Amino acid sequence: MASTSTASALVHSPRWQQFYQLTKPRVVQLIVFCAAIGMALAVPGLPDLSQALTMLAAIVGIWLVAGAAAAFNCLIEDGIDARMKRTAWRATAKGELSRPQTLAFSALLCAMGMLLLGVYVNVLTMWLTFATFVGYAVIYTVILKPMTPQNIVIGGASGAMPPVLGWAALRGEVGFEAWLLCLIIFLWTPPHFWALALYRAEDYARAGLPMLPVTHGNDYTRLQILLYTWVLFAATLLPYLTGMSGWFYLASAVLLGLGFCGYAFRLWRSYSEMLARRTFWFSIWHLSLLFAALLIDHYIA
Ligand code: HEM
Ligand SMILES: CC(C)=CCC/C(C)=C/CC/C(C)=C/COP(=O)(O)OP(=O)(O)O
Repeated sequence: MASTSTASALVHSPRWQQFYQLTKPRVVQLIVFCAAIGMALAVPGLPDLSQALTMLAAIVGIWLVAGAAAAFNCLIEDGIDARMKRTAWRATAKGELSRPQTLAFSALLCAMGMLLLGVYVNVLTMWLTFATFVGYAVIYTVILKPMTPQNIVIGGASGAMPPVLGWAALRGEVGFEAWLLCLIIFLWTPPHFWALALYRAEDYARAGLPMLPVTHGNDYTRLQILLYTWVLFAATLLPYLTGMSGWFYLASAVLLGLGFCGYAFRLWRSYSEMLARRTFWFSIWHLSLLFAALLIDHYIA
């Protein structure tokens, strides 16, 4: 008995880490970053103390609910995750965390986040964040993902909500600027995900998920990535064209857009796994730096 528990102590990561990993920390960090930029852009100049406190509560609240949504996704997909190399290490896939434990964890995070948003931010942000939770955890994960290769296009709408949530937190309403940022993330999601799906196609086929490279093939997916990066490039110019942002943002958006389109073009012309991996990682830099540029531009204008 003693030797079994010693052996399992060597194999298992600490309990807190197993729970923490269910929240998909790195994805959620970028989601919260985009929400925080939405908050900063919603107020002219630097936030005052009361606005800064609202921002803090909103950041923690959105973080908690987004983490809850990610954990719920791991709960629903424990069987699928176990069949995919990329996700087989998750505690839910390995059976280290049971479904009731994961459900309780997700419900706790969601309830704490909702409470924080409802009490210290506003009711609109609380309900919009809950709708985003349902969009990802239920509509995308349960319904769309196993059903259609357009799963991430439609489901991407929930991943695109963070700037809207951020704006609502500070203003109590949602302006067109926030919807513009939402549109940018919405159009960014397909090339972001499909670049990864290209080199993970075997995983998805084994799991029986109808991702685009599995259902329509590698060539078609590369063409879609190319077309989406063009439309995304055009959409990223809108904050400048509508007077929301200035020259610094414009220069950044053009450079980042050329970079992303460049990767997509090279990938379309000839496929290699290395290039698909690089395109995926560039997508993350693209969105992170684009939103950082929006923030810098907001303060230097
Ligand atoms: C439906 C929409 C989306 C899908 C299907 C999707 C899918 C994925 C997948 C499968 C990964 C790989 C994770 C891994 O390495 O195991 C990933 C990574 C990542 N995604 Fe997304 N994503 C979506 C939306 C977003 C959004 C909205 C953001 C941020 C605003 C985001 C940020 C990231 C980041 C930062 C990573 C890297 C994680 C790491 O370092 O391990 N994704 N995404
Ligand atoms: C409340 C709020 C702001 C919610 C945000 C929702 C959210 C966490 C969106 C991120 C999208 C995401 C983690 C996709 C991963 O795809 P996947 O689930 O198909 O990836 P997997 O194969 O790694 O499980």
